Amino acid sequence: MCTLSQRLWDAARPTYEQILDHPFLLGLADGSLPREAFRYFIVQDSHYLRAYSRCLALLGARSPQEEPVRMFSLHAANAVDVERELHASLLGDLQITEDDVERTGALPTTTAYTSYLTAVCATGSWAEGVAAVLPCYWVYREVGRTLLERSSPDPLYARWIETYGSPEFDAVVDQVIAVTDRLEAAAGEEQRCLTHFTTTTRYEWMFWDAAWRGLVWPV
Ligand SMILES: Cc1ncc(C[n+]2csc(CCO)c2C)c(N)n1
Repeated sequence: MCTLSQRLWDAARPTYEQILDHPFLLGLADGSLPREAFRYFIVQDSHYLRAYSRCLALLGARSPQEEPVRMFSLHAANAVDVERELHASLLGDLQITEDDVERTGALPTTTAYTSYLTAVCATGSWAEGVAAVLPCYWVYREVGRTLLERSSPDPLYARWIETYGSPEFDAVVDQVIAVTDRLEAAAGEEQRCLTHFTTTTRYEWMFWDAAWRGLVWPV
């Protein structure tokens, strides 16, 4: 029988394939993505990362073994540091201030995605939490790798792509996949893991789609 991570990935593969075809990512790679869509994405990603780092910290605290405590705590700190740095430089280049980020707030898809992640990491089983956060790593690695091959004529977009297409990020993702493959999920729990993994993969698609469409609160 194949590994749990492989079963999760297989379940989400049709969604992942649609991610690669999304006009936001096609535009990122060929440089045609409107600045406004990228700006929307970076502002929302700042809000996303605030919640995501807390989810990783929660998973670290809830781990039954010692090694994942260390791993998720480091990743939580990294999500705050590295991404903050990336955002600080990108926010500057895009002429976005901290004030713009605060004023815009978390828009509908960001709110829905981070609420889902937080709920699963706080109240689901530990295995469910790991399955819910895994697409954030894995989808970004695959997208980073694919886009790196296509590259981008826009230096700003190229910089973003290089972060997730890097060998350092590759090693980080391998660690989380290894933790996933050591999970011992019973049949019912595995089904919930599959649901979380496919749901957060869908949210990854929706996150880019919201930026592409410029989705805002309807009321
Ligand atoms: C919507 C959205 N999804 C995933 C990531 C990628 N990501 C953010 S933090 C982290 C792990 C630790 O650094 C990863 C893989 C993102 N930036 N934005």
